[in-house]
Amino acid sequence: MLTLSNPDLLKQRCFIKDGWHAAVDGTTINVTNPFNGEVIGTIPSLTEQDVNDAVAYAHKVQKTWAAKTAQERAELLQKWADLIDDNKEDLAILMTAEQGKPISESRGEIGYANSFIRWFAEEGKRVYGDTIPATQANLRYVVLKQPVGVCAAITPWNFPAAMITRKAAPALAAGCTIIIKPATETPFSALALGVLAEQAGIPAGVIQVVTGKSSMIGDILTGDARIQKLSFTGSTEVGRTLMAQCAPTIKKLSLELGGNAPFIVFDDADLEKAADGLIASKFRNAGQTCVCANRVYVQASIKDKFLDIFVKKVQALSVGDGAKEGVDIGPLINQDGLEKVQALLQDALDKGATIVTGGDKNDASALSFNPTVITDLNSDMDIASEEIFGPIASIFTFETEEEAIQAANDTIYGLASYFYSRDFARAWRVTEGLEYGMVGHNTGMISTEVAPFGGVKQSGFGREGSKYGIEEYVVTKYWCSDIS
Ligand SMILES: NC(=O)C1=CN([C@@H]2O[C@H](COP(=O)(O)OP(=O)(O)OC[C@H]3O[C@@H](n4cnc5c(N)ncnc54)[C@H](OP(=O)(O)O)[C@@H]3O)[C@@H](O)[C@H]2O)C=CC1
Ligand SMILES: O=C(O)CCCC(=O)O
Repeated sequence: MLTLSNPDLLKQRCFIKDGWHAAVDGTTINVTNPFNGEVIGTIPSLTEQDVNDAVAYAHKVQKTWAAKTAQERAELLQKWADLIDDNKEDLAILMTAEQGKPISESRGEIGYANSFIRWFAEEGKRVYGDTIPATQANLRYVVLKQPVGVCAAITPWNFPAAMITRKAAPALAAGCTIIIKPATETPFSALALGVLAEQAGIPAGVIQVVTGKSSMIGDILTGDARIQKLSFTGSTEVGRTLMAQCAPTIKKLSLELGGNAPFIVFDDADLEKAADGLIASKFRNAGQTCVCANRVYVQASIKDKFLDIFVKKVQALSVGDGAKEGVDIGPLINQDGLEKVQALLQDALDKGATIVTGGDKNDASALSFNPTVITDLNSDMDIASEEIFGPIASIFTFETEEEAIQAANDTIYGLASYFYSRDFARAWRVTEGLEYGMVGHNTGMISTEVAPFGGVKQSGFGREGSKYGIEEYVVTKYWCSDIS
């Protein structure tokens, strides 16, 4: 039973049109706690009519929202952020209940989510245009930046709040309206953010949250020509489908898709620091992040020493109910997630891998898996090419810098990458050689609202956060004026 200081935050209606609505046909979906399987509540399974109405509403109010000054929009966004701060503990409790992550991580995520709102509230005031020296005396060239229009966001379950605000805040700051479809596993965090947006005075229809059958909602959000932009975070497979669906209406797109992050430890690294960085990168959210270290490459000469340090730290991690203080690793999100982890491990074992620690389920719950370290790996194993999305650290070895870079780049993905080295010249060579959108050097934690988050290759395109993040929600208009 979920106990919140502010029970209004658990909304079992969608935030559409002028307020809170059930599906017109009354259909609902249960949302369960992945740790104990208990039903937390229900959400509407909206009909096509409901979703079409939401699109019409977002379209209707967009021009009025865009007509506000950036300062006015910023004040509303800052009020929203203040309310999120006021309700931080409840939002964290709600997140852990529906997602399973440790409560300390949920608290951290609420702070992280809010940092995007505060950042973009200010960044909206700096959407500068340009003047360009003309090529004729009678002409003037001006570049205007305008909101892209009505936007849609489809978000995953691994960061139920931050993936919403990372898209909604720049959209709203730029003068766009947005319709958000959160993951069906974790809709309550998104709906609670809607409650607080409404309380902050953000006008009806500027931000809407729809829930229900993803393919139907996706069809409408990608197919409707009134929607000018889609931002998606999730699997590469679904990203490909959505990109194709957006083609007929030529939408602006941001895709933040799967990753297969290499984590390289060179022989000149501070091994204690590298082991801490790997724990942080690998086991955050039970390994269910797109920037989690997926393949660890350790230089052969230091493998045993590094493993000694790292494995002790792994064995100290506690698995359990994320709602309990002190738990490091909560359950996996669902049965599919658990089976994927088990299948990847089994494939590696069948092909010769060795378990150093873990490798089995944990009794804490049906979806709990022990933090695991495996060695004796090769590139033929599925675990080398697929996103694990679970608490398994796969340790590969390498001899030379060139070999490490080549192995790290041998993937269709290109989101986050990490390496540890104290050699300055090597740091430049490796950073330039890694085919990734983000590189962490001597750190396993790279995410912040002030820096551009995003990938290359089949990890997608577009950047979130930072001054680049708002560019995704504006279009450039060139004005050529003859003043003669
Ligand atoms: N880049 C990242 O951060 C993430 C990567 N992943 C990767 O994907 C794997 C599978 O996870 P999964 O949850 O299935 O990820 P998905 O890509 O299926 O889900 C992400 C979001 O897309 C929605 N969605 C799914 N299918 C469609 C569709 N046809 N049209 C519109 N929206 C759709 C989902 O809705 P609904 O919840 O209703 O299905 C959810 O909101 C993970 O194991 C991991 O490897 C997963 C999540 C995040
Ligand atoms: O895993 C993801 O989908 C988002 C990455 C979280 C982060 O911002 O670090």
